[in-house]
Amino acid sequence: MLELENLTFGYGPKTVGSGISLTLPPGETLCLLGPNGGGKTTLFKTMLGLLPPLAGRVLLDGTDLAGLPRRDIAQTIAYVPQAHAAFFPFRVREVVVMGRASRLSAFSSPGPADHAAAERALTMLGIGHLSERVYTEISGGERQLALIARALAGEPRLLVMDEPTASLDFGNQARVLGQVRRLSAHGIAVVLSTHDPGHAFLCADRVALLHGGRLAGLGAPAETVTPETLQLLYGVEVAVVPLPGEGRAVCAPVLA
Ligand SMILES: Nc1ncnc2c1ncn2[C@@H]1O[C@H](COP(=O)(O)OP(=O)(O)OP(=O)(O)O)[C@@H](O)[C@H]1O
Repeated sequence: MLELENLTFGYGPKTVGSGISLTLPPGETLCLLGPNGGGKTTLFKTMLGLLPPLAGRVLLDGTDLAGLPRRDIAQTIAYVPQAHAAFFPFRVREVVVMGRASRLSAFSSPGPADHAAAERALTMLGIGHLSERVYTEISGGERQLALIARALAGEPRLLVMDEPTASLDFGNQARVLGQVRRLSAHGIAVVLSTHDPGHAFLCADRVALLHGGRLAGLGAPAETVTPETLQLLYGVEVAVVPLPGEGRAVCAPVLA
């Protein structure tokens, strides 16, 4: 459904990455790994049509994103930002219904169908009990789940998530990754970035490695996340320890 075709991305004259080609089918979870400043967020902005490609194309269902109305893109692709800050004391239910914005006509208010979609998203994320809580008064982990629910309320076919587990405790990381896993059962494709390569084993079908602005690897986690590739990406020695079961492993840095 999403195709990056020999993509060069960056800001105006500044190239951040180039030569990126990949195809994301429906229901697949792709995990993007790369060092700080490696270009993950910039690539996401380009995939969302918020930054124009410097060269190459982003295709959504075979159509160049550049030629698609913003509203069509927003109905198909939802973005889940990091849940760092919360400024406005909306109820969680109200935050989630905001995910319907791309499906409302100008000046109209959310109707029963929009509230029902928000309700479904809250239930899917297992946070129905937070519905009436004030968004600024829930934890970071709960906020992250609420932001995923907001994205899902818009009934997208692709979710782009920028470090959805950043600043979450261990339990909430597992809950968020578990939810990501379940989305593919609903046919929703996910692209997410993380700074923990072990997360790729937990939730991803494929991993893309971004190094020096290039794709340094693309494939199944067990083949792509290795001590060699992690050394290349992060410049430190990393042990990748297989766990019993199918293709699972944990990653831990080896301290000198
Ligand atoms: N608005 C901007 N204008 C110009 N350069 C930018 C802008 N935002 C980021 N950059 C630069 O683009 C490069 C890639 O940044 P980006 O935020 O995409 O990396 P990242 O992989 O998401 O990093 P992190 O893991 O630290 O969040 C960096 O060199 C950064 O300084």
